[in-house]
Amino acid sequence: MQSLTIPRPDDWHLHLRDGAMLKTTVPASATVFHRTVVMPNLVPPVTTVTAALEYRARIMEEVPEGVSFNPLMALYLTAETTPEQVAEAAANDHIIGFKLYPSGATTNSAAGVKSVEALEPVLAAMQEHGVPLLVHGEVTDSDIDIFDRERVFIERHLIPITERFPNLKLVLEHITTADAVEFVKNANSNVAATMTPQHLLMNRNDLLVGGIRPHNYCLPILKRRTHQQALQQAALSGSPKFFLGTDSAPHVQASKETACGCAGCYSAPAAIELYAEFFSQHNALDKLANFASGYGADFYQLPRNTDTIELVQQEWTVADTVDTATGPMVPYWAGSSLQWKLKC
Ligand SMILES: NC(=O)N[C@@H](CC(=O)O)C(=O)O
Ligand SMILES: [Zn+2]
Ligand SMILES: [Zn+2]
Repeated sequence: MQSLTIPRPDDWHLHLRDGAMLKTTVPASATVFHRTVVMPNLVPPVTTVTAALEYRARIMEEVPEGVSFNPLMALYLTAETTPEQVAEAAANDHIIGFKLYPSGATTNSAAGVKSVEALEPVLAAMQEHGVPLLVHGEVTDSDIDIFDRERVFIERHLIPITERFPNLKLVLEHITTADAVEFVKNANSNVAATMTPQHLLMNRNDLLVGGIRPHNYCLPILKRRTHQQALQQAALSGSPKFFLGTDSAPHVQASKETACGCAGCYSAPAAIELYAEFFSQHNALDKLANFASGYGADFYQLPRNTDTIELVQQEWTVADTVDTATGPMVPYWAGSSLQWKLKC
């Protein structure tokens, strides 16, 4: 049996939610990944260091015994965020950075930012203290086509931010377009991007052809195949600017399979195997280790993990549903097969 050993991976973009859902989401990620960036889009959003540390404590209660898991908390940037809060975040090892959600762009983003320009003093403080800015990069103007929203956000906001704050560490999260790849490649080494399994493995045909597939619906929305190919080439290039961030985003089945379904793919139950599937499809499994376990830590100036995980070449099928305290969930890739499996 073929096997592949890589350093333990980290997930640089993850939604765990809160309350009883943590009983499902925390073990699913903690048994695979050592560190994860925990996104703050709860209701109400996690805007302060105190709230983030309380949330982190609730997460730690659900970590299975003997498992070493280090959730790194992102704070939710709002119009009320102050430079003092940036300094406070910088001083706390459990806080990784601030997350910019344009108001209305995605799940639980209503409290997000309405004017990126008004953030100048906060961005200046982040640059000064070395606190990374994590970005959901989509404009929200109703007259901008959903497939263009990432490109317009880059042109309108990200290029000006990187020009104004060249030393600000910036992660463009869950990139979906050739425009995002170009932006990240052309920017200096303070700019990087996370990539999800769904945006590497799928394009909008997988969402819309032969029936609408709500479990492939996430934001930013899957784009046309040429954009998918640009993402694939970036991941396969071995550039340290592109690394793993699943954006695993659980929503119960009833909230996905409905007339107005929620955005988000719950990929955690097969996360590392999905990336292995992508790299193996392109005969590039040798690129998995740095993408999953190296470049993200390097970018955040954290040590690489020293323990390892083993994947074995063995076909298996992702479960149709996962039971949770609030109802069943349909994981991403449900009922479909994968060629590599994490050895437990
Ligand atoms: N990606 C998604 O489609 N959904 C995420 C939010 C986000 O990361 O934009 C969620 O929290 O459900
Ligand atoms: Zn997002
Ligand atoms: Zn997300």
